[in-house]
Amino acid sequence: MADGESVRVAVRVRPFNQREKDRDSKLCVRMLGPTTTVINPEDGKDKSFTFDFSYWSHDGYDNCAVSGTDGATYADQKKVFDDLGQGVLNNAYEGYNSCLFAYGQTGAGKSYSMVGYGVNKGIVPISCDEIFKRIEEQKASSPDKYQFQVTIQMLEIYNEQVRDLFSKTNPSGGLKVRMNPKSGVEVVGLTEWPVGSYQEIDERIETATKNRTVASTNMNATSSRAHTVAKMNLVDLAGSERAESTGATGDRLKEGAAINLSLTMLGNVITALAERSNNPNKKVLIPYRDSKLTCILQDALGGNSKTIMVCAISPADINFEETVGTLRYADRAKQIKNKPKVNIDPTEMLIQQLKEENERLKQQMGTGGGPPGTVMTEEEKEAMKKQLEDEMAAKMAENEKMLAEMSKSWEEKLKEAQEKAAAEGGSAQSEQKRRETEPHILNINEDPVLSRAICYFFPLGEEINIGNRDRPGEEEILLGGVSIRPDHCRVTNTDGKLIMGVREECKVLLNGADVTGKSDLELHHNDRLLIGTNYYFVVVHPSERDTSPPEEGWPEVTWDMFQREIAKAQGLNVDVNWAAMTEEEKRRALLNDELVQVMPRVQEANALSSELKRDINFETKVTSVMHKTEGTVSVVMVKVINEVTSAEFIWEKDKFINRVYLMRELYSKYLEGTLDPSLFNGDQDPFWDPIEPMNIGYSTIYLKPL
Ligand SMILES: Nc1ncnc2c1ncn2[C@@H]1O[C@H](COP(=O)(O)OP(=O)(O)OP(=O)(O)O)[C@@H](O)[C@H]1O
Repeated sequence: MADGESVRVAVRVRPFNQREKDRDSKLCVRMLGPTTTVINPEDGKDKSFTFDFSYWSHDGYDNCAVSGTDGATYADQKKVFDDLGQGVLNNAYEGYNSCLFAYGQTGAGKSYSMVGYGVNKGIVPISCDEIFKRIEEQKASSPDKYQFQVTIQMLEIYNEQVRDLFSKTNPSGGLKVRMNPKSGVEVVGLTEWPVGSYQEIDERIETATKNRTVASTNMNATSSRAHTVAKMNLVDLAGSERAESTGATGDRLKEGAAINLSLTMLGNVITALAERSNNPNKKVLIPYRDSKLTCILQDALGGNSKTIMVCAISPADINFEETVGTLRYADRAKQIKNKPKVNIDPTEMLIQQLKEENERLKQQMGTGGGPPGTVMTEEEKEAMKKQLEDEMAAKMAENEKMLAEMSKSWEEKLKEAQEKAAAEGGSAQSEQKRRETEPHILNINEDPVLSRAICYFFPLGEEINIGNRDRPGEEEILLGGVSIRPDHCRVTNTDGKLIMGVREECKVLLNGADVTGKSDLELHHNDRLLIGTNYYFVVVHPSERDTSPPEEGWPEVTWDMFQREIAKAQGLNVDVNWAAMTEEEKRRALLNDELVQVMPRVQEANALSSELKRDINFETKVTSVMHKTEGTVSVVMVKVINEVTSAEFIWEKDKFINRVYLMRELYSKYLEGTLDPSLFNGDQDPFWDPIEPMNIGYSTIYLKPL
């Protein structure tokens, strides 16, 4: 196609989540056919966008502020797979590069569409399943005609570092990305894992998730800021809103923050590509090279690929701004034109060459063998024919041998990979068995996909010590990062009773309460532990769980529950009945929500400051500011105090959160021993404030509506 093929774009709206229900949220999205309409909750004005598909997956929620769905029915996983996944698979089968990626605000439903939850499998697992089904069908109908090689690679881009999710030993600088003129973009040294069944893919993804979790906890990073790329080019992007909220701070240091660079750059690439498609005669430079993500996705966007983008949106008015942002992004993406072409596999190319050669030889034989115009006797002709036949047979034999070798090496590779996986699987299985009977703790992560992947056991009769990985002693459990000290705390399993002791000055919260320096603390099933500032665990005590469940059953421990509990222990009122609240009470509850979000980060920033010996102290502060339309409103700010000079600054919440990411980066450099002291100078320093110190009490700060 001369002018290319458009990126296909689908938008999917999910049901209200609990938080939105608690907030008595109103529906602000409507869909009719392929059109998605959003309604501004402030003025009731609507805006419509038309895509290839608009999926109504909100279902029959009856508290709608707007008239709703115009008869649309819930679009389930099967519908989405049939429309999108099937197409991606078909394209791949026909030899096209294909890419499917998910975009949207955190919690909008990207993972639900891509991976799915429980029985509601998403596009990735269904596609994997389908690949092997098709292979079996092809093999059954023509056993010798095709050979199938399925390999899986998984990588994550975090902080502009490309990590191999199948390798435990990643180079500290990350993997290199380069352009291979023959095969396109290539990540050098990325593990390619041969797989022979869908179940093997599933196991690989599980291992990768575990590696991701370990790494993200090491880095004290919020891993949902990372981008996961699977080789079938199924891309799960980090939550989109964070890029914007960091961008909105006006903080000069944001340029240095590589964390969301990839997502910002993806936006730039999409904008540039849309511009190029709309102005074919204009020379528009596409800044692929500005980030690792855009480098890797070069083919998918504007290149040799058939690409589909799924944009996940929330239905709730409280997310209106983010939803409009996502729809605008999607609208730009649909203007991108790609130039897909069929790839020829090297083996196929060889077969093709062989066939052509045979054809040529046959023709020569048909014409008597010799070059046109040669006069030959019958005998000479016979001899020539025989010679050609021999040559052809030898060539065929040689090529067949080559093909057999190729296939053998593949079979061997597959077998090797399966053996390796079986060994790993064995230990995973025995861990799974131990989990059923032995007391243990499981990690809880902000990204639910990464929760409960790490498990530490407390075997009967043993004392297990927990300490710092960077200064290890005799401890059995080593954790990294700030504020974990050597011999931080220990847990003893005496006759099935878990008793915990915490050293002086070592921070541990048990069910929200500070237990620093305390001993003889009994741990029970479903207890929540925060060790240091970043390690969140839930206690699993199988015999207690099974013998004495509370009447209403064990509540599920989630990240959100953890945060609220900690906030509550610090005196915040977080249990609210939204529907019964006055406007003023709602404002206060929203403020509390912000405090819940900021407080743990303030503690972390203080720990980072102390580890890096910065003499800077952080405090949360609720302050009144002037709002453009709403008069004086209360907002959460962070007070920054230089303990040496006593100078004080006030940072807006977003600026502070962005700075914490930078502090973490600095701290990991410090741990690696690569910290350059000049990073503590001026605008390279995340602890620094460009404004002259001033007394607290800004008179006017203009903010977006609460
Ligand atoms: N189409 C849907 N139908 C039903 N439930 C959904 C749908 N989409 C999302 N959900 C639910 O909404 C919640 C958030 O979805 P999900 O985890 O997929 O968000 P996400 O965009 O991947 O978030 P993150 O950026 O944190 O990874 C989940 O509990 C999920 O089950």
